Amino acid sequence: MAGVVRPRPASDSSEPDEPSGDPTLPELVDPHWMHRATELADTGFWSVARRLPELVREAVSLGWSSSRQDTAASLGLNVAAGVLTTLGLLATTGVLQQLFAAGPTPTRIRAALPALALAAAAVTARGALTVAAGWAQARLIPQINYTVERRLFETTSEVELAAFDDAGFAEEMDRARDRGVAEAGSLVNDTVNLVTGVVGVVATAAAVTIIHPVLLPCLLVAAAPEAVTAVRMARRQRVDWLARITRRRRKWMLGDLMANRHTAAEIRAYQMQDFLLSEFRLMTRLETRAELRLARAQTVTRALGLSVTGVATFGLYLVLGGLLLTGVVALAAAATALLALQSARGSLHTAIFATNSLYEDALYYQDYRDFVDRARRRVPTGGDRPVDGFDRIDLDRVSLRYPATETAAVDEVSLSFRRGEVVALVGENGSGKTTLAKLIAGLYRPTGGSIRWDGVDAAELDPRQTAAQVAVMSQEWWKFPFTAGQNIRVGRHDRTGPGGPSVETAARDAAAHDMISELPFGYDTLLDRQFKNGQDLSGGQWQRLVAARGLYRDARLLICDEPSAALDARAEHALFAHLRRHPDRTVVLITHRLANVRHADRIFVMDHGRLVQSGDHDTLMATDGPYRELFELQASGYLAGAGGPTADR
Ligand SMILES: Nc1ncnc2c1ncn2[C@@H]1O[C@H](COP(=O)(O)OP(=O)(O)OP(=O)(O)O)[C@@H](O)[C@H]1O
Repeated sequence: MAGVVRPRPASDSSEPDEPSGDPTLPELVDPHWMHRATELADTGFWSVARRLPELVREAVSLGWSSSRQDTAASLGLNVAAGVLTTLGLLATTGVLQQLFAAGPTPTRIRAALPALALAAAAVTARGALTVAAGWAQARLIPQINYTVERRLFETTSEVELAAFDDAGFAEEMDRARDRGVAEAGSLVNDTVNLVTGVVGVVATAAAVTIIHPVLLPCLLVAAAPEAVTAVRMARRQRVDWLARITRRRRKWMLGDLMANRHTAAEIRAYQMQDFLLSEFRLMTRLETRAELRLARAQTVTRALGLSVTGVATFGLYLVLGGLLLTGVVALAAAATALLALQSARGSLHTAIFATNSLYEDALYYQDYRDFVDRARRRVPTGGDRPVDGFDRIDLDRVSLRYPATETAAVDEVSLSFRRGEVVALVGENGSGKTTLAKLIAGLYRPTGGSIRWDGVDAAELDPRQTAAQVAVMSQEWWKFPFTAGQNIRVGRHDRTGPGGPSVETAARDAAAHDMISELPFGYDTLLDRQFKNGQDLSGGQWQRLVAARGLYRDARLLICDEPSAALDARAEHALFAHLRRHPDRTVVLITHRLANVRHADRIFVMDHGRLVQSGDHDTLMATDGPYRELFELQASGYLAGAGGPTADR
């Protein structure tokens, strides 16, 4: 439920009053990634640990598919470094044994030298291997990111348009893009860290066991409290973050409103600054309080953990002392055990943090995988019959029902048109014109009936070749962040030789050339203000550019969906004069300005998804029906005199 807006006075104080009551903004819905975050908070450490082999397998196969060499190096070099850790500890015992032996000091030092050299070599080699492993890991991650992004965009750009009408699909795509892609690199990174940590622990345990088996349980018991503390702190942080996420999102949202070019004018015009700042202050105060609460709890856990760790370490000293006194272990072995404890603690830490993050990475990566699998199933396959233009297109009882809608947007429409004709689709808002045009363009497949190109069902035609015959000037164009020239050229970016109009000719035909020439860098002007020297255009200027792109495509079938809605009268006149002039090209025109369809060869009138009238202008005007009604209504607006609708105002 939306709350009541209660603006508070702004204050300069850095220590504002205690927050009173709830924030005034309405409740937020959970973001799409929330289901994973909740799942994560509800899963215990051991449940996560049990899934580790499967997660590691997943990460290794992902790394392997991106770069075998760097995956093998990242893992292999870390394992080798672990072997050297064992060797280094064993060599250290050798050094200590010689130093603690009886005899004069120079003799003991001389005797210790070979083991010392071995320990130094092991430490150096281990360092070199760790650096090399880090280098391989650093090379691997960008390659993985590239692989998963490439897979994602290869699929999303090929998927059938209808998939985007599916609410679930769009949401899954956002989820895969937002987190899935980013987490793929982390999945592998954390796996390598986990392997590094586990190898470190195993290497230390192996060294200790070789020195004396009784030392291993002592080591494990001494390292355990710190491990438990690390797990508890990591999970508490995660759960706390989750509990605060809604408030943090509100804060981000408010911050975004206050530092954004698009909102700047409205915020000033309505003097909303104080209101937004007071909301922001409230969120910040609550957030700071929550952060302090967490910090307090974490400090207590850490203090307890450190105390228990201290007791455990003291216990280890006692046990080692006892073992020394009873002669079970030698002094050198006991000293090495203490060194091993330090090394094991570090490795255990790495392994525990990697395990926690690995599980989280895997959940989001799974979203990505599920989405890509699902999207691949929605890439249209189509037929393989070649297409090179058409003489005639027939629609036979064509219907389309959008997902989760009760009625068909296009309902059993049958019509035909020929090469070189200009046909118009007219009708009231929501009558199905755009949907029908998208069906004709092949952007949607009919859910009923068929569309035939020269007698061949469009489903049997090669979809790429069919698409190459069509140009669409959409009513909802996108402002591509390219130069003016590129914005036109992308209409047929792969054109190599001559044939088809030049960029400038297309721009002239769409009444865009003069406007582009007046831009600071002409056709090279970047049309996005996010870039240096970028410019923006007015709605009508953009529409001219979109028209130029459609004309540059030079397709046999040109679909113009409200191509002049934002154009001024002169530009509209120029565009329509051009659209009528090409006998070899079929134009499907949708417009509410019926004066522009007077010269169409055929006019199809739609109403609630059905085709209710067809014929040329004169025929339709001679018939009592919706076309004549709409035309006369519109024409009356242009007629001077007291009887026109405008005169009443
Ligand atoms: N992607 C979609 N998902 C669900 N319903 C849709 C979708 N697009 C359009 N519709 C619905 O289909 C019907 C026909 O829409 P369409 O855009 O084809 O009408 P139109 O005649 O082009 O309208 P306008 O003149 O306003 O552009 C409308 O009821 C609309 O709400």
